[in-house]
Amino acid sequence: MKAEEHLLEVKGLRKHFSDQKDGPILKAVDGVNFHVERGETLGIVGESGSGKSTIAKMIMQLEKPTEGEILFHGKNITSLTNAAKRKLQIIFQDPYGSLNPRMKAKDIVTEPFFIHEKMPKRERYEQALKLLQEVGLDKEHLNRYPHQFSGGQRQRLSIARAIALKPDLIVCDEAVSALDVSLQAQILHLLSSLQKTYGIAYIFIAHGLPAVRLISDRIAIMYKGEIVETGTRDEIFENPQHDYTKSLLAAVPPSHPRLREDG
Ligand SMILES: Nc1ncnc2c1ncn2[C@@H]1O[C@H](COP(=O)(O)OP(=O)(O)OP(=O)(O)O)[C@@H](O)[C@H]1O
Repeated sequence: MKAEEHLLEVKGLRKHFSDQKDGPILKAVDGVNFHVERGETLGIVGESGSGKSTIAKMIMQLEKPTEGEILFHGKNITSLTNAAKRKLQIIFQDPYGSLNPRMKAKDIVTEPFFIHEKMPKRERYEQALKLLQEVGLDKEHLNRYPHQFSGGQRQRLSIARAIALKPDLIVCDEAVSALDVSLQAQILHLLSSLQKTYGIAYIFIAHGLPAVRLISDRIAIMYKGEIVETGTRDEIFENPQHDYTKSLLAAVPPSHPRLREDG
């Protein structure tokens, strides 16, 4: 990576939807710029409908931008090779929607290897066990199907799958929002420890500030399709500039515990 190059750079990104031809245009994302550096976490916070998931979908090429560009390692994402694409992964709020219900955990976590490379059966088993152990699961989970896991375990399973190919960036789209607060903290700890081990960067999307505060180095605040404010975690929490950021902060309990004291 060149010194001046960001891991991910989003420039002038817009997504406008229109249900009918010549009908009203919904500006879901309307001129968004941000960047993510290697190994850091950028939180993106905003109310429901502010455009967060649409940004995630455009980064993963599930939606085509109306305008603007997204660079990963300095290259437009539309021109990435399969090998480069494997370095960009996503985790969703509801792992039920993203994990194949008919596949066992061992096959779910090693499937990414089969898409990209061949692997002998024995090695596949060992890789599956290693991946499950990395996310706090174990041998007894290898042969279980997604519905046989608890909500927190299922999210661990989707994290194991996301880290299988050692990505540089994982987009976490409301990844802990469906979990209760103590489970959220456990998953955030897991994500932080994987970040320390592998230098993974995260875009951590959430509708409220508490979870984002625990994990983010920098935070972007979204309102109606635009980023209204970006700053380090301390800048956002201690010196918010925008009225919408202030209203989000007013909803955060004052003594929320911090996961990381170093950032
Ligand atoms: N495929 C689509 N067609 C039309 N409108 C869409 C489409 N996808 C999203 N939208 C609209 O774009 C806006 C932004 O949606 P988006 O899902 O990005 O918001 P969000 O901030 O992620 O919300 P949430 O926190 O509820 O997931 C919403 O008004 C939504 O209804």
